[in-house]
Amino acid sequence: MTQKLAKVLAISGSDILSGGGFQADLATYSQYGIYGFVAITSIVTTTQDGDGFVITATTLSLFQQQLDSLADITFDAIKIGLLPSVEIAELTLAFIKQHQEIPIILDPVLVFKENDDHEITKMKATLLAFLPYVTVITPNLREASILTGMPIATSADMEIVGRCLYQLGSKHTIIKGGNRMDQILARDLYYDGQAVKTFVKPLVSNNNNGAGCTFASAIASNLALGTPMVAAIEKSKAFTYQAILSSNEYGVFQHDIND
Ligand SMILES: Nc1ncnc2c1ncn2[C@@H]1O[C@H](COP(=O)(O)OP(=O)(O)O)[C@@H](O)[C@H]1O
Ligand SMILES: Cc1ncc(COP(=O)(O)O)c(C=O)c1O
Repeated sequence: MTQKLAKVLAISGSDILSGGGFQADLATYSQYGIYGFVAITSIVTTTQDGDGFVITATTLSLFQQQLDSLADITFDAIKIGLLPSVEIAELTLAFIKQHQEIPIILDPVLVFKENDDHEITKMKATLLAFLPYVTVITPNLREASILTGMPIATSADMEIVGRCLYQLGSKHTIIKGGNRMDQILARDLYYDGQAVKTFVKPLVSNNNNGAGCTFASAIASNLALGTPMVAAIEKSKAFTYQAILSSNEYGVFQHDIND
C-alpha cells in the first residue's frame, strides 16, 4: 500500500526565472515527498532591459476563485509568500483564519514598491494583522525592520527586534541575517517568547535568489511532516544552504533532503 502524501499549499507569486516564488516552493515540496498546491498571487517578470522586475498582481476575483477551489482540501501546512497588494493580503488572511489547526508559515516578502512609503505602511499594517493567525514568520533584516519600525545593525539588534515581534503577536519568529549582517556567517535568529537560538552556516558568495522561499517552504514541509519547530528550522537551514551551494545565474537549486 502506498503511504498517503502530506499536502502543503503555497500562496505565492510566480518567478519567471524560477529561482524563487512558487517554482521554488514546489521544487522544495517535491524533495520532501510532499504534494504541493499553489494559489498564485502575482506574476513576476523581468523588465525589458533585464535589470529589474515587474510584479503583476492576480485579479482579486481570480485569486478568490483559486482559494474557493481549495475549500474542501485538508492541508498539512500553508506557506505564504509574495502578497502583491493589501487586497490580496486581506483575502489571504480571511482564508488562513479558516485553517487555524495547521502550521502556517508567513514569509513576508516586502520587495514590492520599494520606494512607495504609503504602500509599505499599508502593507505593514496588514502583515502585522496576520501575526496572531500564523505559526511562524520569517522576515529578512529589512522586512523585520519595516515591521517593527526598528533599525537592525548588529546581532544584538536582531534579538531586540525578535522580542519586539513577539510582543506584536508573533508566536515563532526567525529573523534571517542571510548575507546582510556578516561577511563570514549567514546567521538567523529565532525567538519564541522563551529562548533565543541562532542558526548559522558559512556565508557563500553564490546567487541566493529564492533562498528565502526555499527556507520557508522547507520549514512548511518539515512542520507538515510533524517535525518539531527547532528541528524543522535546523533541517531547513541545511536544506537551503545546499540549494544555495548549487545555484546558477537564476537562483537556487533544491537537492535531495539527505544531501
Ligand atoms: N549567501 C548565503 N550563504 C549562506 N546562507 C545564506 C546566504 N544567503 C541567505 N542565506 C540563508 O538562506 C536563508 C534565506 O535567507 P535570505 O536569502 O536572506 O532570505 P530572503 O530571500 O527573504 O531575503 C536564511 O537561512 C539565510 O541565512
Ligand atoms: C514571486 C516571487 N516571490 C518571492 C521572491 C523572493 O525570493 P527570495 O526572497 O526567496 O529570494 C521572488 C524573487 O524573485 C519572486 O519572484
